[in-house]
Amino acid sequence: MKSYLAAAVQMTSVSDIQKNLAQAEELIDLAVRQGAALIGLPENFSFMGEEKDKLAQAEEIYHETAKFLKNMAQRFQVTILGGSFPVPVEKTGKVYNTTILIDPTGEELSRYHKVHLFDVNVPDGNTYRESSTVVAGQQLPSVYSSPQLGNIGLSVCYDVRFPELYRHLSDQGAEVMFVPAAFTAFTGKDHWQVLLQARAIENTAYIIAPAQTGNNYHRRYTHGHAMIVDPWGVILADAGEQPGIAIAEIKPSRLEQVRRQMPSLQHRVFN
Ligand SMILES: O=C(O)CNC(=O)[C@H](CS)NC(=O)CCC(=O)C(=O)O
Repeated sequence: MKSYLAAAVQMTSVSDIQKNLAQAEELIDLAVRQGAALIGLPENFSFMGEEKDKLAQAEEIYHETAKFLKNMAQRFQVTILGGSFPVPVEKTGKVYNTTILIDPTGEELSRYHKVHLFDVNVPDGNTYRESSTVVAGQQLPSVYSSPQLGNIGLSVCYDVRFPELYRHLSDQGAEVMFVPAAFTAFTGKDHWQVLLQARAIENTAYIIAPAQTGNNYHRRYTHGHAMIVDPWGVILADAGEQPGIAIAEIKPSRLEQVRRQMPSLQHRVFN
């Protein structure tokens, strides 16, 4: 592993695939021009809309998104985390909410289907039933070991509330953990940053958290604040509320320093 720049993309995806892919491309281009070698896109970056519209277009969203990610990685010669997108599940009429990691040759390195589904009545009056259209993944995410970029663990959005998933990733050696999200504006204002810092601190790992922001459709407002958190819990970059990127250096020396100064991973009793 060497030092490198990572970017977390922040965007406002809507119910128009081509519009979203164009916005994603612009922000990937921006990140590349600033020197990023690893770039993450948010949850549902290629489509945010009514659940029924997502299902109706699932095949198209899936194929367009997979093609786009491969294309971007190859054209810009970077490693890309395709935040998440729907992957049709045969015979169910539903989809997985899936994230994939792609290398600069366009090769898929790792794939994870979101395990924890957001079935929550948020106190602002909005109701989310992700399980009505999404099949929960049944497997814990794996960690991909990159000689250049370190050991990379995947997760998606609501997963961030389940620390056992990240403990599994750190048990597998994860040094950099992705949390692509579309956090609601209501929960995000109180929980988002705290949860990301907690996952970083307790696992002494970098967290890269791409995010949706603003008004995606109808009454769906997302929190923004895509960020990169270092292994001590320090926020290295925060994209605020407008579309853009959070970019910061991932340093093996910092990882080593924090793990030496705070060896909590070695002091576990219940494992
Ligand atoms: O709604 C869409 O169109 C796309 N899907 C999502 O945004 C997903 C599933 S509904 N959102 C979350 O998991 C938010 C979690 C969250 O906000 C929290 O844990 O507080």
